[in-house]
Amino acid sequence: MEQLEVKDLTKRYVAYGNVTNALNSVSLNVKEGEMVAIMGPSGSGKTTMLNILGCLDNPTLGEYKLQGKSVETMNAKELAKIRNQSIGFVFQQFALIAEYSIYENLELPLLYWNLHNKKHKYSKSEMRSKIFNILEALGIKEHYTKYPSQLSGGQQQRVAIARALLVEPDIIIADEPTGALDQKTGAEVMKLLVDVNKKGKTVIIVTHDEKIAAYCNRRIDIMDGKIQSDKVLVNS
Ligand SMILES: Nc1ncnc2c1ncn2[C@@H]1O[C@H](COP(=O)(O)OP(=O)(O)OP(=O)(O)O)[C@@H](O)[C@H]1O
Repeated sequence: MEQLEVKDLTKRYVAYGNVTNALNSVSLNVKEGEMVAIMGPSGSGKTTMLNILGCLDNPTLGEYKLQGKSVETMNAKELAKIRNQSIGFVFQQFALIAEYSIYENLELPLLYWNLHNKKHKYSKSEMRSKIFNILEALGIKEHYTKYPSQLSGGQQQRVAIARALLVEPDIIIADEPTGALDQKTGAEVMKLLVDVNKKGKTVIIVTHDEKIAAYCNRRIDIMDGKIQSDKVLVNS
């Protein structure tokens, strides 16, 4: 099934009299369970694309359908629900809240879930077991009382991945997830994302790094806001 459908998407920025077409009539579909790398030089439109795919921004023109539903027709409440429940975000700089412990950082998406979900609300004890299960799975359980600054970059990114996975979203969107990490730690983080993908989640990653793209099974190259190539990758 097509999970994401993008048709003739254009994003135009107007700043100080300059017009930039960050995306220029881009079309692409992503199926459930794909692992896609979006590559391209600086300024080519990768982040703009991720922001639209993640429903963090709107296109100027064109259509974006998520799980069969046009994003344009969704109201603010529906969009907030999608960002909380259908999509997990992972960023280059981890985006953890410095004043919150690891446990509190992980509690947040579940608290948001409770705000947005009428059918099922997590109790404190359900939250606790979900948080500890995921911390254990990602090998960072012993750090739950610490603050982000007390962890290494790789550990912080694991927490960020745990946070993205907690509400079991269908899609993980990652913007340069290994950009702030050394090569070895970056490879460990990528292996985690491959595992997540093997469990059936769609993973979309923006990266500059060929080695990171090689973990994916599809590679889309963007240049000047247009898709230059879209290839299936055969990997082990
Ligand atoms: N808010 C904005 N206002 C004006 N122009 C913008 C804005 N955001 C992005 N742009 C422009 O749109 C183009 C695409 O930017 P985008 O951030 O999507 O590129 P990118 O491929 O992610 O780059 P990088 O790899 O450096 O992060 C660039 O020319 C950029 O200057």
